[in-house]
Amino acid sequence: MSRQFSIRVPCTSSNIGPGFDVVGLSLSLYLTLRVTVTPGGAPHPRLAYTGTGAAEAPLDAYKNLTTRCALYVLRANGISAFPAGVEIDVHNEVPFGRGLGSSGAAVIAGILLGNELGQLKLSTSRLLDHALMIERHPDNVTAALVGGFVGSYLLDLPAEAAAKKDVPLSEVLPEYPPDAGETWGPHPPAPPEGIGHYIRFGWAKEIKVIAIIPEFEVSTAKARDALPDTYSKADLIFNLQRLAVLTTALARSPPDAGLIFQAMQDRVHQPYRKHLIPGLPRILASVTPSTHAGLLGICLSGAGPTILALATDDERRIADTIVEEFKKDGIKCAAEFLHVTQDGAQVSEGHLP
Ligand SMILES: Nc1ncnc2c1ncn2[C@@H]1O[C@H](COP(=O)(O)OP(=O)(O)OP(=O)(O)O)[C@@H](O)[C@H]1O
Ligand SMILES: N[C@@H](CCO)C(=O)O
Repeated sequence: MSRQFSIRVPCTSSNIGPGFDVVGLSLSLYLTLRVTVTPGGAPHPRLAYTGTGAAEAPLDAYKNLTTRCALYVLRANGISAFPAGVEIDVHNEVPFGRGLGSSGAAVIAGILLGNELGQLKLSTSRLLDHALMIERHPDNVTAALVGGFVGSYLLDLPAEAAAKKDVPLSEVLPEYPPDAGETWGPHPPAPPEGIGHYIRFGWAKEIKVIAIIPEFEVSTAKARDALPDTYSKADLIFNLQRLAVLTTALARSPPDAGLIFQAMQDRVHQPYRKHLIPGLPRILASVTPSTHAGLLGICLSGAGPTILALATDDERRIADTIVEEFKKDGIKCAAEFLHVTQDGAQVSEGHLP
């Protein structure tokens, strides 16, 4: 008899200004997988995509990020291959390469898929360990997995465990020629235990989220390569001071715009990414609580190019101003009015409508 289940993962915005690689926020755009497993069916998974990125996402299960992550979970837990008869219909709302955690959502969907296909019953902490072997900064994947406004860190592991965690990504997600079958070679390493740790912060119910999404992509890898290896003591202290205030300020009702706006300033990543996003400093300076009542703060979402604005009121006018600013550089944008999801990734029996 066939089994049907669904996996739904929210998109995420990370950093929120000063919290580079530390804080993430799950938001109301989703990656959804509807999965059917029919024993005795085709040997390789069938994938179909609808929605955003449908033309770009590989339909070969050995090339697609989500199914490759699922295969990693299976093989790291002693199961050599996908079960027969797997059919996956993906519907995606998360634009690729825009700073809204599309790769984090794809990774979490894959980790949950592997857990279900292998009936492994991994704990949340073990699911996160597997995700961190692939996406090696914790902010997006943790928020996508557990939901809400989340702070996370990576444990400083003992040398032997650290060596296991730091294996090249090509060993975690190797190329698997589908017809090679049992000649795939050794199974990839299982993650060490307890790589990632997190805490969920509060989120004031009045705070709404506006995402202004430019039509061009910025690869996260390229945006990370733009960052320096070392920072001055002054810049480090600047960000630490703000992040400490921000995590509590965003939970307080009513939100304090003056405090939040200043607490969302950053000197660690945004200044170094401005050449990748035309007009970034001008855009961040053009919308403030004094020019736009109702605004709380504005920042680059993840590695960009999306701009995230937090507001209590007047979201349409805030969005219009940012869209107009991008237009001065010839860039078209979409505006999304989102909310913070309290739930993270969900697995449910049956197919979601
Ligand atoms: N649903 C998906 N299915 C398959 N591959 C995906 C999916 N979503 C994202 N990807 C892969 O991830 C890439 C984008 O990842 P990247 O880390 O560059 O940006 P992002 O995750 O959207 O942004 P950020 O990390 O700044 O939040 C895509 O080009 C694609 O290769
Ligand atoms: N913290 C990450 C998020 C993007 O994945 C970055 O800004 O590079």
